[in-house]
Amino acid sequence: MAAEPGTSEVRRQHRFDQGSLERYLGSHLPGFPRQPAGVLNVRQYSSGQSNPTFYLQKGGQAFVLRKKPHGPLLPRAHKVDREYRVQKALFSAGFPVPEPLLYCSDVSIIGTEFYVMQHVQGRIFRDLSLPEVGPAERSALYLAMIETLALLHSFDLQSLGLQGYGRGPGYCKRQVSTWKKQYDAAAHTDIPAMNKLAEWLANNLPPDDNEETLIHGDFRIDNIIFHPTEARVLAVLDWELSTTGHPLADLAYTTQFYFWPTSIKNLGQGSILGLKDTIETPSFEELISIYCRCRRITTTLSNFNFFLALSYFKMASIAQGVYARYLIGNASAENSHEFAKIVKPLAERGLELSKRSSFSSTQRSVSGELFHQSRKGQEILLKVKQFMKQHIYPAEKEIVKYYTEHKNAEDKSKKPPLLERLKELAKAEGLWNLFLPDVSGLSQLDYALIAEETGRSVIAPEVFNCHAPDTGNMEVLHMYGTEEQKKEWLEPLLEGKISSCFCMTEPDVASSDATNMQCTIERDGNSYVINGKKWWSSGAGNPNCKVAIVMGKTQNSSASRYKQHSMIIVPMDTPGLKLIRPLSVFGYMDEVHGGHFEIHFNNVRVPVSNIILGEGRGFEIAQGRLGPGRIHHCMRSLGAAEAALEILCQRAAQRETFGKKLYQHEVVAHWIAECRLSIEQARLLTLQAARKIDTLGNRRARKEIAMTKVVVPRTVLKVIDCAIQVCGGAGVSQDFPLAFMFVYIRTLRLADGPDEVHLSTIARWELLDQSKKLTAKI
Ligand SMILES: Cc1cc2nc3c(=O)[nH]c(=O)nc-3n(C[C@H](O)[C@H](O)[C@H](O)COP(=O)(O)OP(=O)(O)OC[C@H]3O[C@@H](n4cnc5c(N)ncnc54)[C@H](O)[C@@H]3O)c2cc1C
Repeated sequence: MAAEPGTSEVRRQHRFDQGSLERYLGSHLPGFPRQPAGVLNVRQYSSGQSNPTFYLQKGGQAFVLRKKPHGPLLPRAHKVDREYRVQKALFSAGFPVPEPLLYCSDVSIIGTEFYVMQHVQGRIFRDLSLPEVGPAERSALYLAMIETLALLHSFDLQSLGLQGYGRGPGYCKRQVSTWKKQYDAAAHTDIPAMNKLAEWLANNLPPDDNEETLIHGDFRIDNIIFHPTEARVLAVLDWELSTTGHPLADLAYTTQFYFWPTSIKNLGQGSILGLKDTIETPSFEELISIYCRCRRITTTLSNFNFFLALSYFKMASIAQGVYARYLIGNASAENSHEFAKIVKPLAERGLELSKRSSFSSTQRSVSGELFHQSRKGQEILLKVKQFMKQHIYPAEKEIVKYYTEHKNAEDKSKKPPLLERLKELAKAEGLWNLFLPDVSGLSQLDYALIAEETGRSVIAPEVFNCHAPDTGNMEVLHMYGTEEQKKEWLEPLLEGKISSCFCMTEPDVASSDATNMQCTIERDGNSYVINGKKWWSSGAGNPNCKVAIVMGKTQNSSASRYKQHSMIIVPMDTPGLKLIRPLSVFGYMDEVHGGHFEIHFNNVRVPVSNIILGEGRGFEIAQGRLGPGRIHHCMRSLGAAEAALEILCQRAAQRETFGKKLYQHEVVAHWIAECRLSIEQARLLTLQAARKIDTLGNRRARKEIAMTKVVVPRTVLKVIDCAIQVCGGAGVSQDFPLAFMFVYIRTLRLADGPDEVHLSTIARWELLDQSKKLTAKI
């Protein structure tokens, strides 16, 4: 038979009954050739120190078998059943792993448990410097590796069906203790650096040690099969150490070779572990930056020294274990005796790395150099992401269920208690009122990326007190309110004690031209008296809604069209204010957002001190209110688009029609690509608008704001529509959030002004810009 590269004859200590295996596979593995009998060829892979791995060939078909080693084993190690389980889940989700074909727990067949997987034909690079390829290809291969790692870390455990796969929060703590125990069990001499490193790690555990992401545990380039000619990952191998835990542990392990001690060289026939200085590879910073960008996380990586130190500790402990197995004649590689020499230098390097304080990547902004996110912005974004994972996603279903169950009940006036608890928690963590630059210290650009994150969940904006219409109303009071108005209304809004609504649109006139507004605000002595009808007042059904900001005409018909209207504060319990009816949105009552109400004002009297900024200043305030608010809406919507695309891809990787996975149908693959293109373009436009607000102010960013307001809802609708299509009937059902998302985003093409009005604004500004260019030329 043609020798499989990297294999040799089966080593004496790993031999098993090949006839028994052949008979078993013949009757249990579909497609395994039964005839002729007795011709199964078995060879052993030389690399790998743990579970012996074999190449099987019969009748032109090739498979790979992995089994437990014989003899006494370290506790919790060599669990081939777990490897099989995780590969199965990942393969179904479309992640590149060899297809697992069969697991056998019957030790009578070959003496231990084993599993068989598809044999993947491709390239494995044993020397991490990849000397056999040119610099461009080397970079591309490294890039493909790190993108694959980021992809692995982006999976949701539940959708993989891997709940309970790991051992819960506290991964880093357990790692330190596990590798310490394994080292102690295998140690034959005392190495003080190992003990010191173990102590440092135990005393410097990262504060976010509750992360539960699927991690590989041994992710490095020589555990990857690349396409024979392309820089593409075909399969990630060796899932023995996979579990759930902190993803940065994997990242540190994958990149630790950048810091490899020069005293440790090639280890015989095993992998070449250090990078050669003379060969160009992408820099450590580049890889980190790409990883962070793929995962859309901050590039600051404040605790990375811990994870690198942990990696070296783990390597040292593994090396000691390999040597211990060699001493009892049970190591799977031939060069196992050399591993004793590397334990000390590895531990010393780990100690050195523990002292380094910063590992930021070169590219500081999540979206590259173009849009610089401040350090504070990055930190808060990271905290928000963690909060979402830890508290919001798990609570989402229960809170939405509460709204559904209470929509017709007597106690409709109560907010879900769990929502109130989450708000308290977010406030305590300082994740509160992030939308208001003067309060949060964040720029619009910083907040834009945070708003996107919160937009992935329907309940998140309210949990962080960053939800419309309260945000817009708080902005108005903050920018234009008097000290008394701020004390009475802004403070409780900022504290989240009350909520509010905004009343501009009217049922009887086309309100996209707000100068049509008929509601009157007339001065009468020390009061203003309000008469008129409003509708689409969002949030008015919220039990905490205590105040409305109402826009109406202050009867000065001699003034210009844009100076006749004013805004005024109206407490919701003022006599004459009546909630007439809630309006449905595509049949939904939208309780989550406090409903949308028609409200009538019948001789509603409030003190003159309730006017905001002064008579005739309504349009001026509206401009200031809606500028940043629109960007926040758009960014939140992009979060919804990301969530929809995630659902689309997961579904496309799970379901099959006409003999192939949905994503393998080209039309679906193209939808996926088109969605990604559109989201990226829309995000760039949104960030551009946010930056312009930061640098030039709301007024001069008007054109970009209007462009964003048109582009983003259209884009997001398209993505959600594709996701619905891929999900089939399920996509429009209550089992998926897509139908609700579609409805909500569709309204954004009307709310805050319909597309057509914004398009007219864009055209006007464009013509003005062009005319300026023309004048400059003349
Ligand atoms: C879910 C939801 C929540 C909302 N929340 C609020 C809120 O909290 N407070 C509030 O005051 N309002 C709110 N609105 C109202 C929203 O802002 C208005 O619906 C919107 O401004 C359009 O006004 P209109 O409905 O009167 O449409 P109209 O003014 O009657 O316009 C109808 C259509 O005419 C077309 N049109 C208008 N102008 C032009 C033009 N110049 N060129 C070409 N075509 C044009 C557009 O296609 C437009 O959709 C909300 C609306 C929805 C759906």
